[in-house]
Amino acid sequence: MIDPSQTHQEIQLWLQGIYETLSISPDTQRRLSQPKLTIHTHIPLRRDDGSLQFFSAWRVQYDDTRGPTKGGIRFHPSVCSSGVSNLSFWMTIKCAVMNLPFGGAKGGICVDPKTLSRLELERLSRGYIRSICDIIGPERDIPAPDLNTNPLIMGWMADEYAQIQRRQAPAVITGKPLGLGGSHGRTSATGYGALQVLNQWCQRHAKKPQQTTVAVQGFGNAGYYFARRAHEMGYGVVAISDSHNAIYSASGIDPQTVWDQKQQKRKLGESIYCTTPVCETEAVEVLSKEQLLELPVDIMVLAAMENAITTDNACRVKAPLILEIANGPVTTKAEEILLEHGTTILPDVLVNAGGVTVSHLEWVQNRIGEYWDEIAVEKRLLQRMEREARNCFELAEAQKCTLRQAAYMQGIKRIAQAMDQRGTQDYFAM
Ligand SMILES: NC(=O)C1=CN([C@@H]2O[C@H](COP(=O)(O)OP(=O)(O)OC[C@H]3O[C@@H](n4cnc5c(N)ncnc54)[C@H](O)[C@@H]3O)[C@@H](O)[C@H]2O)C=CC1
Ligand SMILES: O=C(O)CCC(=O)C(=O)O
Repeated sequence: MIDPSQTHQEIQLWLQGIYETLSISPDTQRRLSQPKLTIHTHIPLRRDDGSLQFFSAWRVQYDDTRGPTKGGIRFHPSVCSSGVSNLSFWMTIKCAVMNLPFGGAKGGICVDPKTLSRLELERLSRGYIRSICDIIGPERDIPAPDLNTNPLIMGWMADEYAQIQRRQAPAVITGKPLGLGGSHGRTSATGYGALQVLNQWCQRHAKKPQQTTVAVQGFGNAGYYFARRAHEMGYGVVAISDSHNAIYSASGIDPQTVWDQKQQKRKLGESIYCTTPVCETEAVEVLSKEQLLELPVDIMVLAAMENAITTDNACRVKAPLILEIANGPVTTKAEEILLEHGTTILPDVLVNAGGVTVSHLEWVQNRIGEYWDEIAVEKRLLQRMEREARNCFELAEAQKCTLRQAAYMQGIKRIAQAMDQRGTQDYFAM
């Protein structure tokens, strides 16, 4: 569940400093203090055994000043109204930090997808689209994958929308399978984008990948692609965790081997590592997922969920650099403790923006009806990540502020400008 310290009020209070520095008008502050549209629905699902069950679900459109709202859909038992609302606010900031022509949204269903059969999962995914179809669309609100959702689910959702509308509308959802108008490079985009930000930071601080040790919390879509390429580039990935366990090896771990074993439904840390070691020189140690966060590594990568680091464990975090791939993995209060200890945090709204950046490229390709190869997509992704990361780093140096403050300044300045340019009408969500 959402840590009580990560409430909406807490985030709004933190924002006051940014608003003061940028002289943001009271009107704009008020517009940014609550979502424009929240839908809470209960989706009926006929289970395979014939019983009927209802699942709570949300779609929150936070702000659409800069364009149609954009943001993923997550399936998780912790999904709740305030959590989805926070996530939709962060999407608004993230799209502006990256200068994408989108506002921010987020959605989710309160469900543990592992308890559903494949057909039940498909029926629930289609039911979700039936509940929100009136408020989404290629020029209105464009969902995408997030925690526990993937191209297969996006394909079902896009198909359901097309059936309801009785026309093809691939640009309504991004992160689709390639055969249904998906883009090359979307699945790996979040991990590769995050690595691009880390590479930029290392270059500016004269740090070589080979001189670093890295722990990765969360080994799903984002964590895997990050870890695999980081390992290929010479970063020393020494620890990986998932929702069950963590594994650690001082001499390094090959993320691809761990991934291959996970695909065979083996949990991290199961005895398989004794017979098929993921590193050759030393046995892999099994730790708890909590212990991973306290390892004395150079870089702690948070790629699981929000609230990984709270006031409960912040003072035990030893890594001097945190890379936030998850959304909101460090609470506002925990950040204060980390900053006192001199920790540098590369913030989520910049670091994990690779996903929505390639989602934007998918939306563009769908709209122009022309498709680019993997090299072209990755080039555009890395260029945008590099440009906006450099802007944030330079702003942080000029303002002598944290990288999170710099990223928010970059995003909020663009949103505020667009709000001013719209005029003083009491406009509302379309
Ligand atoms: N997939 C995407 O394109 C984007 C994802 N993100 C964020 O990145 C994070 C991860 O997303 P995905 O990789 O797509 O999800 P995923 O569902 O593919 O993977 C999540 C991983 O986290 C692990 N996990 C869950 N709780 C954990 C815990 N307490 N300790 C360690 N591991 C834990 C799971 O076992 C799984 O390996 C989420 O916060 C998501 O919002 C952000 C931007 C884009
Ligand atoms: O790809 C997208 O549109 C949104 C991805 C997302 O939900 C996120 O960045 O948190």
